[in-house]
Amino acid sequence: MSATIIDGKALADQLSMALKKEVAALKEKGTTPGLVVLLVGDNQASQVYVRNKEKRAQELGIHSIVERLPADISETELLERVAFYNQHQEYHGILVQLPLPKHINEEKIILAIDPKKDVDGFHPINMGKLLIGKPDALPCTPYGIMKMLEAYDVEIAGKQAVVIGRSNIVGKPMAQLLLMKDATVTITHSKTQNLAELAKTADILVAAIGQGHFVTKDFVKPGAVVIDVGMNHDENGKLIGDVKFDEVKEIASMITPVPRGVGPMTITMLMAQTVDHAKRTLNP
Ligand SMILES: Nc1nc2c(c(=O)[nH]1)N[C@@H](CN(C=O)c1ccc(C(=O)N[C@@H](CCC(=O)O)C(=O)O)cc1)CN2
Repeated sequence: MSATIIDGKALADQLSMALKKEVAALKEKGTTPGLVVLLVGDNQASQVYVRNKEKRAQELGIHSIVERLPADISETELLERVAFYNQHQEYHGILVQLPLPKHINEEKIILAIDPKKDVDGFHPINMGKLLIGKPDALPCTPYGIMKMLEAYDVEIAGKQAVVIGRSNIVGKPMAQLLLMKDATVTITHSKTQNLAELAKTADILVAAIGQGHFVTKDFVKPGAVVIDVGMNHDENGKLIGDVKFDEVKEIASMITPVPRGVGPMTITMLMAQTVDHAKRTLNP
């Protein structure tokens, strides 16, 4: 039997409706949630993602601006822009779109963001809070995935979860969030031996390795829930996930598509965290 498709787009739209009401209520109290996105250079994919963030913020009534900066901006100049927005009362959230050009140290930039305005959850203070089980702002992709699992009543406690990928923005926080819900979690990566065999033990399999169609049916236990974080392009330029959707959907119990799976939830969680940060200025 074919898997249930986890419709990230529909869930993101549903959560956004509730957020829109929260934004309206905050405005009545005199606070408009504000988000600034710093976009450096002309990475094509980043342009699309940032436009989508801008559009979604506008739909919800969030005051959002995108500051587009040249690819050759110096690290010092970018740090100055971050410092400027750290002080700016109008913006409750600051996001620096990644990846940054090679000459800029991403860690240094993330460290410069006021952790209270870090709507991406990437600041080491927020990462540390997550690691000790006292989360504050969360990385938006893993946060969105947890919301999807919750909305589709996926049991997590006591289940085997395998995360493929160990990035700071997806793999590691994903593993920690699953662990906090009492899953038994294995993180795997490009150097893992017998990866397919390990993946096949998973009740919940999260693919975030950044290689198109890497996960075939040989990686999947029948009945597993499969979450695809991948955003790759095939030889014809078509957007594809890390999972070979057509064959895996025949054995999984649930699966996220690409597009309209994890991506839209990432953006909605960003909006949710911007609204949360704005609320805190009312009740610090
Ligand atoms: N500062 C950040 N940078 C990056 C993040 C992040 O969370 N914070 N994540 C990714 C990119 N990303 C968000 O910025 C992102 C990627 C994809 C989508 C999305 O909605 N994808 C659509 C398809 C879009 C398309 O047609 O290309 C989908 O899956 O339906 C949203 C956000 C790296 N950088």
